[in-house]
Amino acid sequence: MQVLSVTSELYPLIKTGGLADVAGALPLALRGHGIETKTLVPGYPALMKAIRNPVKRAEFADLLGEQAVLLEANHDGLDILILDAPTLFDRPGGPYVDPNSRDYPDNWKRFAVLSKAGAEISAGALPGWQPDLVHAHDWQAALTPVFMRYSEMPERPSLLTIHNIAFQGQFGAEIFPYLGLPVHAFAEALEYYGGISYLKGGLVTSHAISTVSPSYAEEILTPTFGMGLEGVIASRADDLYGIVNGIDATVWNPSTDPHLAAHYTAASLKKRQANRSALEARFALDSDGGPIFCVISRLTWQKGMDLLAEVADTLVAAGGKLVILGSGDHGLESGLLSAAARHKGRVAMVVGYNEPLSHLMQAGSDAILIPSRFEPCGLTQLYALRYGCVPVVARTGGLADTIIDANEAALAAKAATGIQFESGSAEALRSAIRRTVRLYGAAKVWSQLQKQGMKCDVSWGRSAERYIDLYQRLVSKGQ
Ligand SMILES: Nc1ncnc2c1ncn2[C@@H]1O[C@H](COP(=O)(O)OP(=O)(O)O[C@H]2O[C@H](CO)[C@@H](O)[C@H](O)[C@H]2O)[C@@H](O)[C@H]1O
Repeated sequence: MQVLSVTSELYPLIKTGGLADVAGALPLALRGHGIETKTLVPGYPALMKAIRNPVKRAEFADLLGEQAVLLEANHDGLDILILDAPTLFDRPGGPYVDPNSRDYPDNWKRFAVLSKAGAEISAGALPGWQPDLVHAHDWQAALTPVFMRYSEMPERPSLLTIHNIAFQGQFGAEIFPYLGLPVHAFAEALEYYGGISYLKGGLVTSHAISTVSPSYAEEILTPTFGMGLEGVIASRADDLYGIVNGIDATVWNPSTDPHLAAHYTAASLKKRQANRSALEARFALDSDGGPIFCVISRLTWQKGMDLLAEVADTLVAAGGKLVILGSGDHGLESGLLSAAARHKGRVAMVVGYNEPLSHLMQAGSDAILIPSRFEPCGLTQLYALRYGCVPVVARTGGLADTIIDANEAALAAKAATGIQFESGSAEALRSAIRRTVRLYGAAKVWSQLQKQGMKCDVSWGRSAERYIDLYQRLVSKGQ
C-alpha cells in the first residue's frame, strides 16, 4: 500500500513537539508491513540545508497563487517530498513563528498551500506515483481532505490524526475566497462561528479521524476537552479511533544512546549513576542522594507549568531536586526561573530546545514530572519508561492510558510503572511529589518500579498494527 503523509513537522529534520516524533517514526514502523509512505513537508531552511541530493519531481505553477517545486529525497530511511516554496517557507524563525515568537500573519496561506499540494499529489501530481490513502496530521494539514473532497478528481481515502485539539487553525472568513473552494464548502465544511476552522474542515471531510490514545478519543467528545469541536467530533463518532503513540526504540535506547554519559539496561541500573552525576554537573545541582525530578516540556498551560512553579518549594522541602528543560510562554518561564533562583543547587532550568540534553535528563533523573491538564498521548513518559526514569503523571488522556499507578495492589502485583495524580490540582501534585520521595526512599520498591517500566512495550509494534487495520479498512471500502 502507498501512503501520502502530510505534516508540518518531521523528526529528525524539523521538530517543535511530539507531532514530529510521530510523523517521523510511524512510516518506519509501517514499512516492514508492506506500507510505503511518502511524507510531504514544507521546505523550511533547516530542512533544505539538511537534506542530501534532492531530486526535482514536479512543479506547481499555481498553488493558491503561489509557485512551488516538489523535491524528493531520502533521509534516515524516510522518503520525503519537500514543498519548496521560498516565498512561504524560506524564513528565519520556527515553523510557525518569527524570530520574536509571533505567529506569521500568513500561516493560513502557508498551510493551505501545503494541504493543497497534498491534495494535488493525491490526484496524481507526482509523475508515476499515486497514494492509496492520504494521512494528514493536525490543523496544518487538515485542509488536505477538504481540497480532496471538492476537487474534480476522484477522491482517495483519507485519515486525519488529531495530535492536539487545542490548535485548530482558526482564521477570519475573509480568507475564504483565496482558498479556491466552491462557495458551498464554506457552510458544509469550514465555517466555525462565522470564521473558518481548518481542523473542523478536516474533521468533516476526512473518511476517518484518529487521535493518539483511547482515553483522549473519549475525552474530546466532551465540552471540557473538545474545545468547541466536541459536537463535530460526536457527529463523526463512528469513524473515530484512538491509537496510542509508540516511540522510536532505536533513537530512544539507553544501551546505545550517543547522548548519555554511560549506557545501561534494566540489568545494569547502577550504571545510571554516571548519567545522574553528569546531570548534576550540567545543572550545578547539589550532589546529595535526594531524588532528581526532571521536566522536559513546552512551557504552556496545557502542560501544567504554572502548577509546577507553585509546587517547586514543596519539592525542595521534601528533599528532591528539579531540573527543567523547556521553552514557550515567557510568564511561565519567569515563574520557573525565579524558583530556580530561590533554590540554587536544588532547582535549575535550561531555557530552550535541546534534544541531546533531553536524552541525558531521561537517563540521569530518577523521575519525570508531567502535570498536564490534558494530554492526547504524551511521549516523554514513554521515553522515561524505557530509560528507568519513573513517570509521575496527571491522570488524563494518554498519560492515564500508559502509566500504572503505584498503589498497593499494583505494587504487590509488580505491575506498577509510575505515579498518577488528579490533573489540574497543585495539591494533588504536591502529594504525588511527597509520595514519590517516599517510594524513592524504599530502594527495593523503587528499583522494582524502574524495572517494571523498562519491561513495558512502548515501541510502535501494536499501534502500527492498529494503523494498518485502519488503513486497510479505509482502502478496501474505497474510502
Ligand atoms: N525543550 C525541549 N527540548 C528538547 N526536547 C523537547 C523540549 N520540549 C519538548 N521536547 C520533546 O518534544 C516532544 C514532546 O512531545 P509530547 O508528546 O510530550 O507533547 P506535544 O504536546 O508536543 O505533542 C502533541 O502531539 C504528541 C504526538 O501525538 C502527543 O503525544 C501529545 O500528547 C500532544 O500534545 C518530546 O519528544 C519531548 O522530548
